[in-house]
Amino acid sequence: MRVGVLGARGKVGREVCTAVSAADDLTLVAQVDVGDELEALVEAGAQVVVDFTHPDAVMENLRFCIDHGIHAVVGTTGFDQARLAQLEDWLDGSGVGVLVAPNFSVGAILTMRFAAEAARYYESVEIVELHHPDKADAPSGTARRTAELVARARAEAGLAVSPDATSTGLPGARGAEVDGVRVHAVRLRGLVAHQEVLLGGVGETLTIRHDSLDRVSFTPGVLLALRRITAAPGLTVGLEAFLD
Ligand SMILES: NC(=O)C1=CN([C@@H]2O[C@H](COP(=O)(O)OP(=O)(O)OC[C@H]3O[C@@H](n4cnc5c(N)ncnc54)[C@H](OP(=O)(O)O)[C@@H]3O)[C@@H](O)[C@H]2O)C=CC1
Ligand SMILES: O=C(O)C1=N[C@H](C(=O)O)C[C@H](O)C1
Repeated sequence: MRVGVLGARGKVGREVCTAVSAADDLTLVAQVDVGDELEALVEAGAQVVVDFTHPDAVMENLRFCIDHGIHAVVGTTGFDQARLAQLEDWLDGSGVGVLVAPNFSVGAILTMRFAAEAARYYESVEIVELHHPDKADAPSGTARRTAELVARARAEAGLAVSPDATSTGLPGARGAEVDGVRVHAVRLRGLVAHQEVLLGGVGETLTIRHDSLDRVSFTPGVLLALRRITAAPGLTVGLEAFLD
């Protein structure tokens, strides 16, 4: 399969290029970054594109790919319901497959699954995500998705919002709210990508923590998605859809 990488000179894009080049069944045919033309993907005959660029750039990139019949595996964050609906509209009847995955590491996917499983048993839950300071978006795509999954599990279990008696405080001190779940974002030099889901009940707490210590943690998931996406037309959200 002929693969193009968008954001090829970026931190994750570089690792993806290395991993695709090393795979016997994949051929890296285009490496596109800022200043390069998207047409290079078509000229190189790319069948699938991997996008690790920027939340401000990803929608235009995907519009181009869909218009040119190129499947896409998307790691770039910044997706909300409106963006996903727009993608579904563009994809309708195109036969093209697009995967949008907030996180490609197996540990992060398991963290989300475990958090959703645990959510129904605890009165309180908050999420802390910790990343390198060069990150554009806050909270992280992974934290947003985790909060959505936790909120859905709590609603299905009939739980109310987590208790919080705060009546005075500085703006931001209690984090952002995603579907009623508090999410806190830390930016610190030295970090890569980390997340804690804190759950609390009477007399006990449970902490589910995941650490990506190196960006190679994302590449096996990207390769898996590349091998599956051509058989999955339309929009898929979350790599878990492709995991056994
Ligand atoms: N889903 C997942 O598992 C993961 C997702 N991410 C997400 O992926 C994205 C990229 O992360 P990261 O690699 O750390 O970021 P980087 O800034 O290191 O890399 C992004 C690269 O894309 C380039 N770029 C920006 N706009 C365009 C464009 N329009 N066309 C082509 N290239 C472009 C940037 O160029 P320049 O620097 O000149 O702007 C840069 O080289 C982020 O949204 C991040 O949150 C990150 C890790 C894992
Ligand atoms: O920007 C990053 O680095 C990461 N972004 C993704 C996110 O926003 O969830 C995935 C991972 O956390 C690394």
